[in-house]
Amino acid sequence: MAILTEARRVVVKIGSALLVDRATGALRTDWLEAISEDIHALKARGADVVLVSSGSIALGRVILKLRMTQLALEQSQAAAAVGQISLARAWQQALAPHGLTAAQILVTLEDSADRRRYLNMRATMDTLLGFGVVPIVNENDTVATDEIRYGDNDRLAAQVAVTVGADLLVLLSDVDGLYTGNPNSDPEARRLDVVTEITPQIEAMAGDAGSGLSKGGMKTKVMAAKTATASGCAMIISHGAEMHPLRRLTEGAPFTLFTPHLDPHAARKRWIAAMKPQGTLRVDDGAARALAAGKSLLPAGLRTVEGDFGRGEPVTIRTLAGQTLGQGLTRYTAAEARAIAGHHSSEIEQILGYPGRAVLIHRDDMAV
Ligand SMILES: Nc1ncnc2c1ncn2[C@@H]1O[C@H](COP(=O)(O)OP(=O)(O)O)[C@@H](O)[C@H]1O
Ligand SMILES: N[C@@H](CCC(=O)OP(=O)(O)O)C(=O)O
Repeated sequence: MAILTEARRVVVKIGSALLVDRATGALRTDWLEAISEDIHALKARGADVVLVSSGSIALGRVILKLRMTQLALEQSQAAAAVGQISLARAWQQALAPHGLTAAQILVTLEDSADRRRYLNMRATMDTLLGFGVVPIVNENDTVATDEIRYGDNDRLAAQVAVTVGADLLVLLSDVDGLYTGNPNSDPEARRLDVVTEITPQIEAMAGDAGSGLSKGGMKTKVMAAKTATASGCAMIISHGAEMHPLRRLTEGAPFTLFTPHLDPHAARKRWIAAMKPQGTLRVDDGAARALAAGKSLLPAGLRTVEGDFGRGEPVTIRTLAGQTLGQGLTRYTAAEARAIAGHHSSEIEQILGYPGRAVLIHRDDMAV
């Protein structure tokens, strides 16, 4: 499948039912080892890989010997805290023989809603991927209560894909795609190969989860597809239970593809350009030339700062003569920007009293 062999940055979401044996509650170590080989193959051809792994509650409840009935929220949170350690260790052990280092990232819904935290996560993810690390993301279930939680990792995975600018999100599930109805109850249901637009009819096809271990069902997968494709990320739903589920995708295994609307880069620029600016940065001619050449904005080119804004907020970039050059997300507050205006990046720590980022607005956070 071309899309998987060509994608530069891939997020793979792995549902609880794949990681944990339903009968015994044990971790499927052989499956983890097999998919780790697939991940190694993806990375070996130059792709960045981020995993969104469920399974902490399913593992934790077995360790705590909780009954297989519905858990109260506090019990799921406790189970997640216990299970997450095993989950992270299992990934670490499965990836290590391939020379791959795992990193654990636990996030809540609020982390993606808050622009500063979102930008921090983006920067950390970029750094990890630059080191060749495989970030393993899960919801921080122990602190996320009902109102502030995703509750399912499908939408979390889509948010992660948008945050890291992935061009492909693969949801590995216990079903090989989106069917016209729930295939467990509707014998007439047939799988769709491609979805180019998420219409109300498509949404109506998606039902709830079938297995006791899982959360979202097809509903949250279709919601995830909306988020991902609107940000330029293609999404695939495929069956993951067999060994080597990613390799199998390249060998003709069935799936449903949701096609993206834009490329991730263009989608991000459009998102930034659509925000309401909270201030204005006036820059010199040298900075204007650098921006036109696709470079980041450095404090050295900044002349004046108007307005009051926090880190991560959108600001307009103008020349001293008043010509608008673009808009971007600033990595410094208005007060900090005033203090470092005209100064070299190497002087930032001395001026502010703490180390900061070298750039004021990174080129990826700017629509010119
Ligand atoms: N239209 C549909 N097409 C496919 N599966 C569906 C559909 N509607 C509901 N489902 C159910 O969704 C399940 C997959 O979601 P879920 O159990 O949450 O998996 P995961 O643990 O991978 O997130 C399927 O096994 C099936 O029972
Ligand atoms: N954060 C939860 C994941 C919940 C979830 O989305 O499960 P699933 O539907 O199996 O992907 C956990 O680790 O158990």
